[in-house]
Amino acid sequence: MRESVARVPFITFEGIDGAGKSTQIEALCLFLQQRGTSFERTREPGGTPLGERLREVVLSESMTPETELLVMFAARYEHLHARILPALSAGRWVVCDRFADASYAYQVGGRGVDAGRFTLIERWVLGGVRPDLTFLFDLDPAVAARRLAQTGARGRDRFERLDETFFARVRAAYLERAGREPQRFVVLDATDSPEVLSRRVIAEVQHRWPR
Ligand SMILES: Nc1ncnc2c1ncn2[C@@H]1O[C@H](COP(=O)(O)OP(=O)(O)OP(=O)(O)O)[C@@H](O)[C@H]1O
Ligand SMILES: Cc1cn([C@H]2C[C@H](O)[C@@H](COP(=O)(O)O)O2)c(=O)[nH]c1=O
Repeated sequence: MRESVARVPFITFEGIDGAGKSTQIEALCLFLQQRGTSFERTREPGGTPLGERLREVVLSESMTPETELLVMFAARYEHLHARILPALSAGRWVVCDRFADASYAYQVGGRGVDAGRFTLIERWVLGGVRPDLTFLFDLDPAVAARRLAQTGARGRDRFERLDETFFARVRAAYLERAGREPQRFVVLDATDSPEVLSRRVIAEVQHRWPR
């Protein structure tokens, strides 16, 4: 689907809650802004008016794991067609906090939804679209929980209330998926300092898309 569009990158950030994605997205966006690269920063679930409404629902209402997967992909279809692909076609980079890898990690890995169902809906919704680069911030769930507790964020939504065994499964599913696509994923040790991590993120982006 993207063969005909300008080849500007679609970059995603993944990891368990509290792994440090937002901190590093902020650093990358500041870097892109300073060097005058046109980009859009967005997130999932969300990124469009409808997607943000679906986000509110999926982060607060109880539902079956399968419903959760479908809501994530409904928001994603809208996001992809109303925002991500138009931005890339117009030559704007897209920097996105979570994408389909999160559905694999949380709904398949964490909740136990059948992987075959995930693959079916992923094929249908994404077609051939994949991020060009995905940073995975790998962190022990116990460390992530301590970080979130310190910020007072624990208990904020129904995912963040889940226990460390859930996040251990999510982490394992992320690592498994990263292992299958080593060209796309850059796995980072999220216990490194924010400064070390942002240097690695920016160096990787500069290396792949030199000016
Ligand atoms: N490399 C780091 N080392 C130590 N603490 C960090 C690091 N990166 C971020 N933090 C702190 O950890 C907390 C969570 O960081 P951040 O919000 O960036 O994570 P996140 O992955 O976006 O979380 P969420 O998925 O819940 O939105 C914040 O208090 C942040 O200041
Ligand atoms: C895209 C996506 C997200 N989730 C979960 C992961 C997080 O707990 C929340 C989003 O909150 P964040 O603080 O903005 O990261 O939603 C999911 O379970 N499945 C998905 O596909």
